[in-house]
Amino acid sequence: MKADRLPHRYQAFVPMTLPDRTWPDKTLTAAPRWLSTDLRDGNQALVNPMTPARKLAMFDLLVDMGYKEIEVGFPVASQDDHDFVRLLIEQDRIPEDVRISVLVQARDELIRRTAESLRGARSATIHVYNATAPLFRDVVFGISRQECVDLAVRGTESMLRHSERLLADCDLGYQYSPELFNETEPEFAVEVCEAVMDRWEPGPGREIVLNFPATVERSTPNVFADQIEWLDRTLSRPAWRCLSIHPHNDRGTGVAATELALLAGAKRVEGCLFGGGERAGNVCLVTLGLNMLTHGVDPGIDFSDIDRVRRTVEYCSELPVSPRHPYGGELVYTAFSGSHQDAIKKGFAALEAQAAEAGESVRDRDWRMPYLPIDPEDVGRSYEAVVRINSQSGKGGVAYVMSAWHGLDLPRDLQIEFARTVQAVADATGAEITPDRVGRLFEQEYLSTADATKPLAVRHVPVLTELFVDGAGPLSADGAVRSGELDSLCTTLAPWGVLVTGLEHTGPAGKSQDPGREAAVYARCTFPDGPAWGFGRGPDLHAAAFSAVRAAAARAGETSPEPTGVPVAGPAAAERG
Ligand SMILES: CC(=O)SCCNC(=O)CCNC(=O)[C@H](O)C(C)(C)COP(=O)(O)OP(=O)(O)OC[C@H]1O[C@@H](n2cnc3c(N)ncnc32)[C@H](O)[C@@H]1OP(=O)(O)O
Ligand SMILES: CC(C)C(=O)C(=O)O
Ligand SMILES: [Mg+2]
Repeated sequence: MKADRLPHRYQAFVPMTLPDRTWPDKTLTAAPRWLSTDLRDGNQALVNPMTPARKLAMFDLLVDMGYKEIEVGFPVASQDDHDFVRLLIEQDRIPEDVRISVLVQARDELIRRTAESLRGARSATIHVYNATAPLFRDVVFGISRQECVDLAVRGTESMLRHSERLLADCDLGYQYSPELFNETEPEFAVEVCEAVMDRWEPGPGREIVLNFPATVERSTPNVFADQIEWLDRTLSRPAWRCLSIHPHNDRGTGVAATELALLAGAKRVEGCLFGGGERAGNVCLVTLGLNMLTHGVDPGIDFSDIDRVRRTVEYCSELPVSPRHPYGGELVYTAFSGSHQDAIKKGFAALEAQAAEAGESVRDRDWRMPYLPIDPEDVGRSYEAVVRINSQSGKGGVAYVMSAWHGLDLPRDLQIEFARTVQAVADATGAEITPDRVGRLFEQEYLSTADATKPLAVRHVPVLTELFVDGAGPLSADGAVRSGELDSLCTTLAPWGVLVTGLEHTGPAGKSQDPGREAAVYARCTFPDGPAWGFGRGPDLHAAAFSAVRAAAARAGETSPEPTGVPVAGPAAAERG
């Protein structure tokens, strides 16, 4: 059926009216309480629920990252779920500052078995839920509003009764969720929650977590925020209840909905790493946390090894994380396209220059980088993959790869020229050109393969017009030519048959030469048929310069075993002379 004939099957979500909403003028200044439900909502949505080993890997990761509230399962769902809770308790694997929680339906027998599964726990939260939305009251449960309230209250009473008997020594918390809250009439959601609170009697030292799930995300994020602001204004006992949210991502706006709901008064967020969970997932805790960090707000969670987080999530869920997933995807710090690469390269250069001027390390400077909202090193990524080369790339990218991977800072004109070579290969292959291949292409094109000790045999005198010493070598440490060095180079090159004219140093300023490093030189020579670049390496500047001239001559088609009109020259000849 054509898409334009389908809309009549769907109804717009009817938003609540809240003209005096205040959340749009607020900003996020502090992290909420986080609860990871990877081991529950995440696990229940997997093709293959996690094995005990995978559960443990996930639990250890969450603890290491700093999550203090972890929903570890639905103990009555399966033997594995039950046994995992027992393992955590019996093997004393739960750090003292971490509170585990477990989910259960509002059914007496299930709540009894759930409480039993927690025996011996130092602290824990039992989380009871029942659906409150009209569709579920009508279709799934076949109950009236009052029966729905009664179900929640009975669940709370069961929880009190069984925990008093089975968990007397446990620092026990209680959490209640009106499932499908976002689709529930707001005043009815409040009615149910008030009835639950009347039974639990929250007060000093006796918090209740009221958790409001957008079980299936239905509305735009602003509507969810209005719902939360209204709830926070309306619910009683604000000092003893924690207003928690549990957003799903069915419309792809789970993160936005969560952020606006936090502005609107939510104090706690439930989600999964990399958005695991039912259907399109729970809200992604990685995105939320790092969104905060990039606004200068400490999420209180350690994301410094994002690849460990991703690998562990992939191992535990047996599902891949998208290479485009914010902050953790394989490709999110990589630019393939030319203008992005150019901007990033300039951004790094500016950052390094500012740091050098301030006498600071780059990592002490504010992060202001084109196209990269976060410093990859802050999440444990290196800069190497920031730029990758394919047919969309430009000279900035090629120059970046040559610098970052091969330690060679090409002069601008050479960047432009070499980028064309790389582009031609990329166009011909239609594939990525790896950094190794870029390096090999450069050497094939610009490095002389001739025996460096042999004299230079050319048809015409090479006129050396540009010399670039990689890393600002001895010709210049400050951007200005040191005449003594230039004179000495001319003296060396002249007997080799190289004419040096109008030479300008083009190396970067401000770098000092590494004395242990071999010299690397880019030379541009003019011949009767036109100019050519060459690249040379050598134990010292003179040898490298000579090698670069030789390479330029070869590229210009000037080398000849029988030179005409030019003295045979080279290191060997110089030594003889
Ligand atoms: C939005 C969410 O993520 S909610 C959490 C969902 N997670 C899971 O369901 C995973 C774990 N669940 C399970 O393993 C099973 O559902 C069990 C073990 C809890 C229950 O198993 P069973 O009783 O065999 O099956 P089932 O879940 O189909 O039971 C449904 C019955 O419980 C009722 N029910 C469902 N949810 C609730 C609830 N929250 N509170 C009270 N009763 C409920 C249904 O109305 C239905 O009643 P009926 O049989 O009288 O029609
Ligand atoms: C049980 C609740 C919190 C849930 O997972 C949901 O409604 O999505
Ligand atoms: Mg859920």
